[in-house]
Amino acid sequence: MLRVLKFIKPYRIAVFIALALMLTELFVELFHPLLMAKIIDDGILQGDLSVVMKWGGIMVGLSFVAFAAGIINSFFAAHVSQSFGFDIRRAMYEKIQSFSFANFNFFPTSSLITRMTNDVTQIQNTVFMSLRIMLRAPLLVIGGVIMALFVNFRLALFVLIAVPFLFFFLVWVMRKGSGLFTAVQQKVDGVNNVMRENLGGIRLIRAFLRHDHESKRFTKASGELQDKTVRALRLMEIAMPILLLVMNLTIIAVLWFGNIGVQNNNARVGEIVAIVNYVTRITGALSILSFIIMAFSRAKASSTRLAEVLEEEIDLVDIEQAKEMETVDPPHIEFDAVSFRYPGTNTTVIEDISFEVKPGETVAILGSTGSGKSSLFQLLPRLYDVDEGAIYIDGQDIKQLKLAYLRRLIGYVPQESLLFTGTVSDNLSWGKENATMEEMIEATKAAQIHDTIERLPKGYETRLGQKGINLSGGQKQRLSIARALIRKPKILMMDDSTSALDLKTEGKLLQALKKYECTTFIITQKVSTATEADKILLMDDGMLLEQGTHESLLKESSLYQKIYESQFGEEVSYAKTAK
Ligand SMILES: Nc1ncnc2c1ncn2[C@@H]1O[C@H](COP(=O)(O)OP(=O)(O)OP(=O)(O)O)[C@@H](O)[C@H]1O
Repeated sequence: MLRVLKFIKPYRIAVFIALALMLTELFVELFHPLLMAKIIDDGILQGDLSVVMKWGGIMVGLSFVAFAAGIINSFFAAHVSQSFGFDIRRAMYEKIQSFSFANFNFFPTSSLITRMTNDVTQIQNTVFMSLRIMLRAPLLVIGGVIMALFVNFRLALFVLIAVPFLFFFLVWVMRKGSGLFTAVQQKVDGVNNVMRENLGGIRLIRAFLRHDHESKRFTKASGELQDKTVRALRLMEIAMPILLLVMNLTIIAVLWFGNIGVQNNNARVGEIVAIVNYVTRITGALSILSFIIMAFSRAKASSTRLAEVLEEEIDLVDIEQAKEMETVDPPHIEFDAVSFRYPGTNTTVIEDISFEVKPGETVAILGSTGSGKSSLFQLLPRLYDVDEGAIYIDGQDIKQLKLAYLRRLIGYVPQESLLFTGTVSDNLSWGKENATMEEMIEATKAAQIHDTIERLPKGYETRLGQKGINLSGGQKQRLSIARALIRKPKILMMDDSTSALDLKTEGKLLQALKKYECTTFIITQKVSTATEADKILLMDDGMLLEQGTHESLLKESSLYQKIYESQFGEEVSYAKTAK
């Protein structure tokens, strides 16, 4: 918990003021029964109205002071807890942004979302409550016992026995509760996960009539959350009746022995009223304490989950002497005996691959599904690090380069075109901040999407995604190509990004790309796309089987001939004889 509570440090002055105000409230609360005893014993029982008026007036005055202190305390408590929550969320966000994909493997997306929202809220609420009432409750208990002893030592002995017993009982409850609440937060992750998948795949669910199946999955996750929460709360709920039972027995004992005391002249009526009043206040404070203990058990579980993210070691960072280079021209790229396994797995998905790409060349990577094409792609922007071998840009090992510099060189078009909620121009300027209209149009014209955008209701200002227009698969692909081109990248990487385009549009696109001065990598399943490239890499099962130009492969590679034949049928024999 301390690991997370350090975020409160910048607000220590506000914390101090809040605590001082809380102590003012506490002071008034502790003095009230004492004043009451004085009014009863010296005023009412003696028939002296002036005593009643005097001490009654002081009581009312102090109540106003406590009231004002309470309101100002709430203000500071809210300020501190909200600012504290804001800072933790920001720190979590920054940390998650720096995660490598290996780090992401340990934290499912839904769990990260729960931690950023639900867990932070738990701690935020606990901080608010701490500043408002937490210290007040235990201090009221301790102060109440001391004051009761001061009023009538003998009668207060019952309180002195009951309170420590209840205190240790509540500590035991907290210990047990903490483990249960960790399980509750895990179940919240589970519900979030099902809901995320469900909303993301809603079209698929309807098309496959999987509503009942999904509904069962949701009911199961939600039921597990209910079950764990009920178990945790049950523990908390037994605490309250036990607390009330013990305190009521204490009150009965005080009244019983107080009565005997009054008859023997060992106690006064006002003292008994004051002690009963203290016991009632202590009971209230203890019940608040059990509530706080519940909140603390939750906050403890949540803070551990936050600390896990904040303290996660990032395994893909700049080395100490990481460099930037002068890159004016498209770079020369070399893969040298590269092998790679996904973190936490034993299967080699890229095995001993070597090839070179000259500056400005276009390379097509062709291979069956699952052959490792996308995995190979992710190694160049260092989304993952190679396990063996090295990748060089203009002769420089990419591990020696600053990550930010390396990634700035690259325009990446992923296999699934992901657009963000916002306008078309928002999505384009996501590739290059402050891009001008001319730059946008240049990129969209090259990506063959300009005319389509012009035809949208509000052109470049049309909203996409939720509450906006949904583009077709091919339109999305072209827009995400434009988003990469707008950066004027030195290295362009397209992961099967033309799969949804018809041959004519694709041809125009590939032609337009030639104007861009960059070294280009294109993953494709289509031979027609590969023929446009300067070099073709043929991959299978993580290995590079062949490499060469379209002509040389058609002549020498039986595998390439087979792929060519499967896509172009009879034309292959023509192609062979033509050579
Ligand atoms: N994040 C991951 N963790 C573990 N294994 C993975 C991961 N992503 C892919 N793989 C495995 O790596 C292998 C290569 O996958 P990859 O996505 O690189 O193939 P691909 O050639 O791009 O396929 P496709 O043409 O279908 O996109 C597959 O066996 C796949 O199961």
